[in-house]
Amino acid sequence: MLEVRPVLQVRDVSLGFGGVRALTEVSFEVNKGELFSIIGPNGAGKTSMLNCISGRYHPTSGRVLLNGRDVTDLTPNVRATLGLGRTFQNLALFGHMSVLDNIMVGRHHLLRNNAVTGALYWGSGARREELAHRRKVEDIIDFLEIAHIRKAVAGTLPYGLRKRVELARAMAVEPSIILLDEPMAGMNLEEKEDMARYIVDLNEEWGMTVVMIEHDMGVVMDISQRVMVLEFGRKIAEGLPDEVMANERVKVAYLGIDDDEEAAGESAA
Ligand SMILES: Nc1ncnc2c1ncn2[C@@H]1O[C@H](COP(=O)(O)OP(=O)(O)OP(=O)(O)O)[C@@H](O)[C@H]1O
Repeated sequence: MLEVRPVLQVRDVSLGFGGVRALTEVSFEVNKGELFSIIGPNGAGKTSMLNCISGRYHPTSGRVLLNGRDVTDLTPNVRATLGLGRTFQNLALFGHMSVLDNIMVGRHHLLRNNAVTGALYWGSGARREELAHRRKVEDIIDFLEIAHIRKAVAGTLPYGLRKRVELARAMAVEPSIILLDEPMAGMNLEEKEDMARYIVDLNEEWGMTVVMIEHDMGVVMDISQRVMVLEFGRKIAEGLPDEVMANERVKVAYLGIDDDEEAAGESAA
C-alpha cells in the first residue's frame, strides 16, 4: 500500500521571544489536499506558527518538515523553491508595478533561463519557457477573475482586489502548500464571500493544500476540513470543525462560553 505522507509536519515546535513563550511544543500534520485552519484568541501564537513554517522565524526547539524534508534550518526563499507559498496579513505587493508583473515575480524562481541566457537564445528554449509561464499566469488570472485589472498598477487597486492579486502571486509559485495569513482581514462581506469561494475552489478544483489563519469564525468553520486551536501558544484542540466547536476547552478559551455557567445561569433564572 502507498504511504500517504503529510505535506507539512510540525513537530514539538516551541518559540520564545525573551521571556515571552509564543509557542510551546506544538505538533500537527497537514495532508495533501487538505484545507486546514489555525484559530485562537489574539496573541495565541497563530502568526508565530505561520512564520515558523515559512521560515521567517526559527523555532527555539522542534522541527518543521515539508514534503518529508526537514526545512527547519532553511531560509524562506529556499522553502519557497521547495514548494511553500504564502500570503501576508499586511499586503506585500509591489505597489508601483502592474498586476501582471506582480504575478510574474512569483514565478521568477521557476525560470530556468535567466535574463542573460534568455537574451542569447531568444527564439528557442527561453521563448518556449516564457510562453509556458505566460500561459500559467493567464490560468491564474482567469481563475481569480482579475483579467480586467491585469495592467493596473497594484497600489491603486481597492483592498479586496489587492488581496486577490497577492493570492495570485502566491499561486504563481506553483506551491505544494499555501499559507494564508488572514485572507479576509479588512474585507467587507461581499469581498469575504468572494475570497472564501476562491479558497475553496483553489483547494477543491486545483487540489491545493491550504493552511489558513483567519479570525472570521463563520468562514473558518464553513470552509475548513480540519481546525487546530491555539491558546497561549499551546494546542488545545484539533479536529473537524464541528468537533472543535463542541469542545468545552475551546468554548471557554476562544469563544468565552462556559456550558456550566450557562446551565447555572439558566437554572437560576
Ligand atoms: N517579534 C516578536 N517579538 C516579541 N514578541 C512577539 C513577536 N511576535 C509575537 N510575539 C508575541 O508572541 C505571542 C504570540 O503572538 P502572535 O502574533 O503569534 O499571536 P496571534 O495568535 O497571531 O495573534 P493575533 O491574532 O493578534 O494576530 C504574543 O504574546 C506576542 O506578543
